[in-house]
Amino acid sequence: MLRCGLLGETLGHSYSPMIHHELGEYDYRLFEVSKEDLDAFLCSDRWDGLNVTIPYKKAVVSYCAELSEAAERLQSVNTLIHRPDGTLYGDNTDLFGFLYMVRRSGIDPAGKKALVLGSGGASVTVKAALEQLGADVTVISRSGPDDYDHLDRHADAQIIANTTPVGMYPHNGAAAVDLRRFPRCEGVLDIVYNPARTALLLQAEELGIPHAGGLSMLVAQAKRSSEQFTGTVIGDEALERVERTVNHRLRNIILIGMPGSGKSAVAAALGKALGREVVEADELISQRAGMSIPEIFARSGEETFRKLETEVLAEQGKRSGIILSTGGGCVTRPENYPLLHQNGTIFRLTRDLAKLPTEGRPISQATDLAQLCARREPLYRRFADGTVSNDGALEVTVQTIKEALL
Ligand SMILES: Nc1ncnc2c1ncn2[C@@H]1O[C@H](COP(=O)(O)OP(=O)(O)OP(=O)(O)O)[C@@H](O)[C@H]1O
Ligand SMILES: O=C(O)C1=C[C@@H](O)[C@@H](O)[C@H](O)C1
Ligand SMILES: [Mg+2]
Repeated sequence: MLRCGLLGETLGHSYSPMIHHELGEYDYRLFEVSKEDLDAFLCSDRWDGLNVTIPYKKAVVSYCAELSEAAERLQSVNTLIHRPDGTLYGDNTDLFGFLYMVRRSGIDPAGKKALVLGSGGASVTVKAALEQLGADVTVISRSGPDDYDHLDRHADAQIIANTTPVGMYPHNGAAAVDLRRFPRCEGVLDIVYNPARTALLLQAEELGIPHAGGLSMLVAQAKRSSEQFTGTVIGDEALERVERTVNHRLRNIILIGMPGSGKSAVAAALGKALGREVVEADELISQRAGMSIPEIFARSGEETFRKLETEVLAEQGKRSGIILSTGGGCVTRPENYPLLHQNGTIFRLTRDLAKLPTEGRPISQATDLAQLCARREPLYRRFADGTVSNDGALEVTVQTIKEALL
């Protein structure tokens, strides 16, 4: 079996093993190697093919007996092949990956003014790709004339490409720039892939600007690398298939709906059917407060409950692959939407009002359910990616959600 893997310093975040598992029949491991051990590792025969990531893409260049044209030009290697004669060949498949990401996004940089945020390793590749596609590129970095304090000079930018780690897990929610400063912006590209929708992309979505995240780039660069590991060409149709598979596996499934509409029951059944972890937001809130939900309402009031709820949703929303059963009122706070939406597909459950239990549910007891439902209806609709009736058997609801995920 070919021994491949990803070389870097800290790799816990990487989706590469999952992607390569979908692409080919070889062993793919994470090689976390410190700077002191890099030389010994590269010269060892512990591997046949590698992807290289931060902070080693430049450091490995000097080890290569031969470089591809792209690796030579960018002086950055993300694919290393151990050749039979013992020498190393280096390629840069990130360039192909980013070009694919742009193509797939439908955003056309030709003849447009583009800002590349960040001047680290990935910036060079993204700049080269955008220039290859005909854009006029300015790199924004933390120092120099085009820094973040002088963005007004570039208010006419039409394409924004983020290559910084701002907003990347676990620092979700941050964005390198506020897109409202670029009224002519018509395309936003963020190479970060975790979360699926960074704060920058969520803002682009809100402003109606076409946008794309980094997963398609990650999959495309992996495909190109995989072809070189094995010497076998992989059809382009694999790109969308693998992206879909990874997306499907990592996406959170979020359930919202009226108190008692069945979120907890459906989440538990769905968790069993899909073999996924189920998280009950209310349980975490009550653990955090050290008392039950009715007690929080009685002692500290709804405001305190909502604040705790937002904290819990911020923590859970940035996770991947979970099923999250929320409290019925989470939609009353607009700031909860990006927390749930960044990595999740949000399903709203509906159930006959007459069937909704009110026991242990302070809001349902204090209000007329029909009025509550009328008030909440537009809020649920605003949050939901899809609405699923839970009026039939639980299994039917579960099946409907499973099908909607495909
Ligand atoms: N499809 C269904 N068929 C029969 N009973 C159901 C169905 N869905 C939910 N129930 C029942 O309805 C009750 C309320 O469901 P559940 O506690 O899951 O709602 P919830 O939306 O999580 O409520 P809350 O907002 O208070 O957390 C439970 O007794 C549950 O077993
Ligand atoms: O996070 C990852 O798994 C990777 C990121 C990029 O640096 C890629 O160039 C690398 O091949 C894999
Ligand atoms: Mg519940």
